[in-house]
Amino acid sequence: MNEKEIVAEEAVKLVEDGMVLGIGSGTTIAVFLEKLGERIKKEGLEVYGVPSSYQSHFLALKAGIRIVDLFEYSELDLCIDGADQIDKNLNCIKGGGGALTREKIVSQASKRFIVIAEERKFVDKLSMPVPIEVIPFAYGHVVRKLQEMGGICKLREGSGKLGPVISDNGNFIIDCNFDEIENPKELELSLNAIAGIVENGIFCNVDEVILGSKDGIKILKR
Ligand SMILES: O=C(CO)[C@H](O)[C@H](O)COP(=O)(O)O
Repeated sequence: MNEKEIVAEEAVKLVEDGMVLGIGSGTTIAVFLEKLGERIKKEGLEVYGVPSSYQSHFLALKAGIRIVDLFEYSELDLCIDGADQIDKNLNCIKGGGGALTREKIVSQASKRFIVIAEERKFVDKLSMPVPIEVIPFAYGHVVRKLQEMGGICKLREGSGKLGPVISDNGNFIIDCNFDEIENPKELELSLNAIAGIVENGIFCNVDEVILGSKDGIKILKR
């Protein structure tokens, strides 16, 4: 098994019959959903889920998860998601797949939030560019404010489409480099105070991280 499969398998064990899940996005979550689908089929489990992207929506349907929403379930039992970088205090940078806003919503709506990732993503200090979802109307204003904060901005483009990547919410994604982030919580809050920013990819609400390497898993708890 590779590292994504190792952590996905561990996370699948945490799912119980009747649970309502917050479902993250990304390639690690794709493996998780595939393995959860196998369990659902084999054990006849009833699992409900709120997906955080169209990617995970399709995969969850395929896995036999019943898709529900936050109108019906305002509180979810468990959220499982991947991450791009994780520090020793379990703060994360997420949003490599551009799904950060809905990911943060389902993570905050959940009683327990668990991140699964390859151990190579574990770092001393968060330092990669922070994905930031921005309302297109506010783009120029937001870039100026981010530059005033010392950030170096790059509008996310490409992935088979000309021009900017458009999020599942119809917005732009800016990847903003702040180098090493000394105080993730403070930066998370300051970014969200800028009008036009919908959400940013700093997550300080993780309860547990399951890290996978070729030597096995490590579980880190807050
Ligand atoms: O935040 C995310 C998507 O917005 C993903 O969880 C993150 O990018 C990790 O992805 P992967 O499991 O493919 O490495």
